[in-house]
Amino acid sequence: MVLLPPALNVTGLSKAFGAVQAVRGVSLEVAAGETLALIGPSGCGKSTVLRLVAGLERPDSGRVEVAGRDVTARPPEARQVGLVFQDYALFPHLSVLGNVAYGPRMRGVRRPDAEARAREVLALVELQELATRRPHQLSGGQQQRVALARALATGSGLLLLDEPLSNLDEQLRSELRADLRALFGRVGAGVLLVTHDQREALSLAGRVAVMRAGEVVQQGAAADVFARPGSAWVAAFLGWANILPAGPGRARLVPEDALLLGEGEPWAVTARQGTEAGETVQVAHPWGSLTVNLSAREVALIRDDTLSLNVDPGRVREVTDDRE
Ligand SMILES: Nc1ncnc2c1ncn2[C@@H]1O[C@H](COP(=O)(O)OP(=O)(O)OP(=O)(O)O)[C@@H](O)[C@H]1O
Repeated sequence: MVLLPPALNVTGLSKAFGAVQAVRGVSLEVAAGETLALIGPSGCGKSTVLRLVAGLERPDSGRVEVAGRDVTARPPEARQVGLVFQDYALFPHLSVLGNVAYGPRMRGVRRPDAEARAREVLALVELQELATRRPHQLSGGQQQRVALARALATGSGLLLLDEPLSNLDEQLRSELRADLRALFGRVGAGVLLVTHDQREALSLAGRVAVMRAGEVVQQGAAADVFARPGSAWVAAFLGWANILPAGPGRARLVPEDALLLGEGEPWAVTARQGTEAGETVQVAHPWGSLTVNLSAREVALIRDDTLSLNVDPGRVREVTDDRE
């Protein structure tokens, strides 16, 4: 078996802008054919990591390897990475084909070969029919796919995507999410993706890395990180509703499936709010105030402003409470 080097290997990457330590000691690996999503709150350093990998910023320390080659000191054009940023930046005066063939042309590929390559990747994103159009004659989603095709045409084994779906409306986003996942599978490149949208991370990426204030605080298989946050801060960032105090510096993470409704002691319901599916209620449990999402049918379990429930201790995890 031939072992391919990882599409990307980043070690100990740090970058400050004046007094702001934007990235500190970040290490990441993206295997060929794998998608890693960088997630974290606004300003935590996600885009800076991407820009450092692309060569658009110089790190203060650390190392960037693309396909096993140390490119830390190389300019962007010598790194063999395909970039897709938020604002696609298509050339308005070039056709779709011209936009996609541009990269190979700039690297000295002859026009007929560059255009043949462009047609190939346009087929991959299912835009071959629109090859002669100009960017302003395309929908947002189509422009987005042209930007992707342009990155793919570089033939690089690593794609960097910064909020690739951010300019699109919700329906288009969910359509394109499915398209993109299939596309990533077909091209076999490593993908490093920055997003603030957790659903996007979960649906597009096999692995996620969570950043906080310039550092990666947790990384692993996407489903694992969402199901088992390593700390109270990560759980809160991922939208966990029930993070209860468990003594100084500790917190209990109570997942929804640990709440066994309609059994055990009745606890006071202190607040109720209607939702599309039923109600969200607050229950005064000895551990703290529990947020419980009830379906319309489960709402009937509330009697005299109380709700009986047991918490399955086997599904509850205790973690460090590192929230501010
Ligand atoms: N060129 C720059 N000059 C000065 N400060 C910068 C520069 N680029 C980024 N920063 C700062 O570095 C920090 C990290 O920014 P970065 O854009 O990487 O965060 P982000 O996680 O991508 O945020 P968002 O989700 O809002 O895009 C922020 O405090 C930002 O203000």
